[in-house]
Amino acid sequence: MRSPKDFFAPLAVGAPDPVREIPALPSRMIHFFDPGNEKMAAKVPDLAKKVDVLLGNLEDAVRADRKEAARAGLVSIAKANDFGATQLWTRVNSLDSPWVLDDLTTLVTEIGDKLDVIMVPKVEGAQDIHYVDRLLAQLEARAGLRRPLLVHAILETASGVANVEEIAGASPRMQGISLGPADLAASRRMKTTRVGGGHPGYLVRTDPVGEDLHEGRTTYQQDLWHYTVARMVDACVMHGILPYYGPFGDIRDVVACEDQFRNAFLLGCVGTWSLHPVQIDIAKRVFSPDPKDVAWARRVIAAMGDGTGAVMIDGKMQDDASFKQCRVVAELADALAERDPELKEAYDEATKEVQQ
Ligand SMILES: CC(C)(COP(=O)(O)OP(=O)(O)OC[C@H]1O[C@@H](n2cnc3c(N)ncnc32)[C@H](O)[C@@H]1OP(=O)(O)O)[C@@H](O)C(=O)NCCC(=O)NCCSC(=O)C[C@H](O)C(=O)O
Ligand SMILES: [Mg+2]
Repeated sequence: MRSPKDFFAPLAVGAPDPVREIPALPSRMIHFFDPGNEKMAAKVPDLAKKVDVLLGNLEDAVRADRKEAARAGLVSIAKANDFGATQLWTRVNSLDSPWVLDDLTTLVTEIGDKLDVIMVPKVEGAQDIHYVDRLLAQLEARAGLRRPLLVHAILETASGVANVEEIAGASPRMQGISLGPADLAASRRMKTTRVGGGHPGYLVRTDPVGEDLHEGRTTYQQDLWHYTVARMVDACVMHGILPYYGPFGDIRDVVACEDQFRNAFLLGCVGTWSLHPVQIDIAKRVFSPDPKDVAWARRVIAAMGDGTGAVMIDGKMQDDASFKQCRVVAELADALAERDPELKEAYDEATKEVQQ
């Protein structure tokens, strides 16, 4: 284990100093595209204006015989475009695959100055992050990079979940963790065949009302991902990094997609993945706090002064703890409003209304 004293020393001579704090940049949607797919690649300059994060995916969903085309495509896209405030991420192939070494070597040396975050799939424990950490430092030194690349782990194996706290704290490069429900379901031997979302068979039922065990008993579908998302959020917060939901594979079902995203938002996630352009606006809507909630949060903060004591607002008790919750909402709203003038107007308008 590294000594805490050495945690912020570069892991290779000539590599940049590790960051001491993960920047809380807007990342409501991490938009996945296949850089080797010409139709998708053509949409990148436009998409860059709409999303917080663009992610060139090299792993699952890219056919084995298209891996090299995807990698080369990402290099040309990154070189040809200026993404402004939009972050550029990549998802490399898994650490046990024949492609990952070339993915990392090529991307860091060719476009390391354009990339912000490298998403690593199927992380099993801290040892996987340690491997990537050292290799990135060596490659950064070779490429002469002045800013360290950050690492994002996907939580998609049973051992990854069992080790999530050590993964979150394995390196100062750790930026965040996403849930990978499809691989996680397979790893756990869950009996589902979907990419994220719920399942009608996973339910609880009210007690019987009489002799007939079928009559008058309401069922409620439960969230298959509640435990894992909540555990992931705690591990991330404990280590000062950011938690995300992951993919929702039923592209047509925009309603259930919004529900799944909102559950994750309410539980503490800062964003999600968008797999298709139709999911971008859903993620934006869900992961930007509602103007009414922002107005309420600002009102509580104003009424609470230094944040101690208790006051009543519209019949509801507010104290130090509700003040802190309101600060989370208000600070997120301020950060998003800085980037999004429409959102700023909506927040300021709603705030004015409650002040009148
Ligand atoms: C899911 C898709 C295969 C659907 O594609 P398609 O059938 O082409 O959809 P449409 O006809 O509705 O597309 C309309 C146009 O939009 C373009 N398009 C589609 N998706 C994207 C995109 N993500 N980015 C940019 N542009 C996109 C199409 O090319 C059409 O263009 P045009 O013909 O010019 O109008 C497809 O959406 C897709 O492949 N999405 C990404 C899938 C992906 O990345 N999957 C991996 C992440 S999920 C995962 O890995 C599981 C996870 O790890 C876990 O374990 O849980
Ligand atoms: Mg996966």
